[in-house]
Order: sequence, then structure tokens, then C-alpha cells
Amino acid sequence: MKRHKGEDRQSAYLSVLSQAVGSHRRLVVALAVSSFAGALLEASFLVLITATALALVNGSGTIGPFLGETITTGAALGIGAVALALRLALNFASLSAGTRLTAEITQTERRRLSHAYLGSSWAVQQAEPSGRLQELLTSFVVKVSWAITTLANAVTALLSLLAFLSAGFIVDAASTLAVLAALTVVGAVLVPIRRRVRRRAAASAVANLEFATKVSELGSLGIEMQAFGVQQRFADEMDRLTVEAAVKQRRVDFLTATMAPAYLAIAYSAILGGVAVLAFTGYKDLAVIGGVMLLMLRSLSYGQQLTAALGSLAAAVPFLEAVSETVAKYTEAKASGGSRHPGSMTPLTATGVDFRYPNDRVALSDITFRIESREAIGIIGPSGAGKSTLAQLLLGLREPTSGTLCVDGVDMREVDRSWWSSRVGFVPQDANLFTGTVAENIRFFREGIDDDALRSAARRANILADVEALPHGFDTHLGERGGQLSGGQRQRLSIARALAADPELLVLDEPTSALDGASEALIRRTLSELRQGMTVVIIAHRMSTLDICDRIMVIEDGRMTRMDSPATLRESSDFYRQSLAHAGIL
Ligand SMILES: Nc1ncnc2c1ncn2[C@@H]1O[C@H](COP(=O)(O)OP(=O)(O)OP(=O)(O)O)[C@@H](O)[C@H]1O
Repeated sequence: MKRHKGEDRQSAYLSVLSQAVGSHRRLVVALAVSSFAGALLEASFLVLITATALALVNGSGTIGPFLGETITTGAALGIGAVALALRLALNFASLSAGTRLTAEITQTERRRLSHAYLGSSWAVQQAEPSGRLQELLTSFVVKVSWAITTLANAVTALLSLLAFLSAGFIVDAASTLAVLAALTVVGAVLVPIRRRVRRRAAASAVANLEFATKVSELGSLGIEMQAFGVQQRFADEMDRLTVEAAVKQRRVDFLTATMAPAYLAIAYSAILGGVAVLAFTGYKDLAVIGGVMLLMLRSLSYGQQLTAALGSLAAAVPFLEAVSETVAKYTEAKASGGSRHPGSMTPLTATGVDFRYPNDRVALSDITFRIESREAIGIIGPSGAGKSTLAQLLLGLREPTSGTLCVDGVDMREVDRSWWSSRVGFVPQDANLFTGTVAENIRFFREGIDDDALRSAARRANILADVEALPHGFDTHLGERGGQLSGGQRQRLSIARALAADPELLVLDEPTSALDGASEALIRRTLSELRQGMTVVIIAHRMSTLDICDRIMVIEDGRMTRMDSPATLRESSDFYRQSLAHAGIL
């Protein structure tokens, strides 16, 4: 059977919701049951108390019959008092279940999102717009927990309504049926409004994410913003995005809020109709009329709660959907890797390797090479030639689009990722330091790096003297992102981090780009000492850094045009000669 598009959407929402409720089902049920029982008690209390009051007015000592039993007014008052006490206890139980539910959902959704992100591939993490994950983890998760608590409230309101209607049937079936019919009409009238709320909320969720991305981007442009004096432009842009997000949110809020007055208008019309019927039929049983009126009013108020809860749910579901879609995207793009442990880190061979980015930009074509143990390989080439992309392939962060990359004869795709990363050191173009001590920054969350290994790594990276000059040495707390260090110091700290776990393969992506001549010379000396004990791959624009290399790979426009010793390249590669000439070496 052909399904309506709206139905598919509806079932998608329901499946996202039921997935999110998942392990919290127990609490949702506890919340619903305690609220339902509370509502039943309240309904019984109202029926008893109305009937008792009328009996007292009429001078009668009994009320009923209820379910075939008559009750004395004294017993009815006693039962009423017990019902009230029980209702209070159940109220507290629902409150406790509700607050626990919110806290648990916040935790599970945050864990689900952060674990999925951390387990996803570098390609997905790198493509993620900045600030998006933070926004999802904070305001989106709060809305998700709110959505599920709202769902529990909706279930509660629905069950309570059913409890009241059941009580109503006992008192007077015909009037209760009329109330039920009125409620069904109201529910149907509000369906299109709820659909609209959902559509508007989806637009609002998108605006929120765009806003978060912009805020994050603007935040990272701080120094340029000040230097170029464009703060006002930034403020204008922020204002524009703030207004856009606020307008979209207001539209959702307005539409959600219209549901209450719309509901009330229709509900009161139904009451008006009911009373008109009574007037018309001349029905006069005061006890029944009083009881039915009370139940009807209370039922309508539960109906109102149900409407409000469903409206809020419609507004929150797009946020839940965004979180679930993101988790699915991260999980689908899990960092790949096998379970094999090659006998050695070398030879490292590439055979006909191509790499294409998702935007179809071909970054590498037909790359073939073989790197032997303890070789020092330099990689040079014009900007944008594909050098960093190749480094990411060597680190196992990206997979070739075609061709193979092998470690001691084993395809990299089959190699155990943790085995590989524990044997590879990496120094990126920009040193990324975090708020923490010098020691923590060098250890970088890895276990088994003792104080001696720290000192040795710092010495080999030529940063030991700088660290010892700090007020608390290795225990000195660095500012956010290592803000109190110079660019060169940050780069050398990043080299110490790469060396701390004694890697067998060291990949350096322009390690000396931020260093002065003297520091660069020291790093060069360090590298020439290091290469005695490990295989080194260095991408460098500074030709002097490549002095220590046995062979140099020249990459031009994604292709490997040469891979030879420096002496041979002087003869065979125009690019190499030009680079030496620019560096004043030739
Ligand atoms: N994440 C990405 N998505 C799409 N294209 C990319 C991405 N990263 C790099 N590229 C493109 O791939 C090509 C190779 O980039 P790569 O960073 O590897 O060059 P590079 O030789 O390291 O450059 P540079 O020396 O300037 O750092 C470039 O054209 C670049 O625009």
C-alpha cells in the first residue's frame, strides 16, 4: 500500500522517539503509572465529595450506589481523606521519576553523541562544521531530554484523561460519551497546527546550528578581527544571525502557544452545548449533573495538558531528530581498521594510490613508492600539491580511494588502528596544545610515559631548557591552547609529544615552519640523531630541514614526479633545483 509522505514522516518521528526513550522505558512507565493512579484517586475524590456535599444538603446519610454499593457520608469523608494523602504521595513519586528521567536522558544522549563522534573517522570529524558538536551536546541535548519528559507528560495526561472518562462512565455514560466526542473533535482540529509547529521547529533547529557554527568561527578569528579593526562587521553579522534564530524560535513559540486558546475555545463550546442539551431535555438529577460537570471540567483540563504536551513535543522532536541523525552519521563513518599486527612497520609501500576528497577534488593520483626501515624521506612540492593528504594516508587517517598502502605486506585497511597509532609519532603543521600542564601536553592522554621519558622527549625536541625555565617546570600550567608559549616553543612541545612514546615511524608535516633559524638548526640536529633509530617522513617547505633525508619525494599536482637522493634530484628535478635556488642553497 502506498504510504502518505506525512505518515512516513510520522513513523520516522515515532521511531526516533522510541529509540531515544530506549533504556529509559522503566522510568517513563513509572512516571505514567504513578500519574495515572494519582488521577484515578483524584477522580474518585471529586465524585465522592460532590455526592457527599449533595447528600448533606438533602439531609441523607448515605451516597451512591457506586458499583452497586452505598456508602455512609462519614465513610465517604474518610475515604476522601485517604485518597488525598495517597494522591500527594503519588505526586512526589511522579516528580522524582520525572526529574530522574530528565537527568538520565541528558547523560545518555551526551554519551551517545560524544562516543559516536570520537569513534568516527577523521574524514567525518574534519568535515564537521565548527561549533556544531558543542551545540548538539548542549542546547540540543537539553531539548531532547525535555522532549522525552514531555512525552512522559503526554502519556500521563492521556492516561489521566482515560481515568476521568472511566469514572465519568460509571456516573453517567451518555454525558461522558458527549465529552469524549468533543475531545476527539478538538484533537483533530489541532493536528494541522502541530504539523506546522514541527516544520517551524525544524527550521529553528537549523538556524540554531548555523548560529553556533558562526559563533565558533568568529571566536577563532580573534586576533585578525582586532588587527584589521573589523569588530563592528562581526557585531553586525552576529546581530543578523541572532535575529534570524530568534525570529524562527518566536514563530515556533507563537504557534505552540496558540494551541491552548484554540483548545479552550472549542472545549468551552462543547460545555456550552452540553448545558444546552440539559436545558432542552429538562434533566434534573443534581448529583449526577454536579458530578459530570466536575469530571468534564477536569477531563478538559487534562485534555489541555495533553494538547500542550503534544505541541511541545512537536516543537522538540526536530532537535531530537538532529541528534539521532548525527549519531547515525558518526556511527556509519566509524574509523575503519582491522585486527592484524604486521611483523614490522616497514617496508611501507604505496601502489597506484589515488585519493579523492568528497567534493571530488583529486588530491593524489597514482602514487607508488617503497620506504625502508630507518630511512629518512623528505616530501616536497608546491602548495596544494597533496603533501598533507599523503601524510594523512600514512597516518591511517584516510584510506586511498583506489590502490593500496601496505605495511610489511599487510594492507593498511586490515591493520589494527591502535597497534599502528601506538607506533607512529606525528607533528602537525599547527601545534595543538590544550589547557593543562606541560607534562600533560607531552603525554597527551597516553599511559606508560614516565617522567624520564618526558625529559628525554623534551631534550630531544630541544625544549627542555625552555621547560626548566618555567616557574614549575613540567608542572607549569599552560593557558588555554598553550597561549603563553611562543609559536616556536609550541612547535617543539608538539615534537616532544610525538617523541614521548618512542615511535618507530615519525611523520612531520612542516615541523620547522614556525621556528627561527637557530631553533630550526637544532631541530635538524635532533632529526638527524633520531633517524638513526626510526623511520622518518618529513614534509617541509624549508629546504634546509631536508638535509638529513636519504631520499626526497617530489609531489606536483597530486602526482609523484620524482623520488631520489638529494644529489640525484639536483640533476633530475626542476622543482627541487628551483626550491634550492629560492632557499639560497644553490
Ligand atoms: N578536507 C578537504 N576537502 C576537500 N579538498 C581538500 C581538503 N583538504 C585538502 N584539499 C585539497 O586537496 C589538495 C591537496 O591538499 P594538501 O593539503 O594535501 O596540499 P599540501 O601539498 O599539503 O599543501 P600545503 O603545502 O599548502 O600545505 C588541495 O587542492 C586542497 O585544496
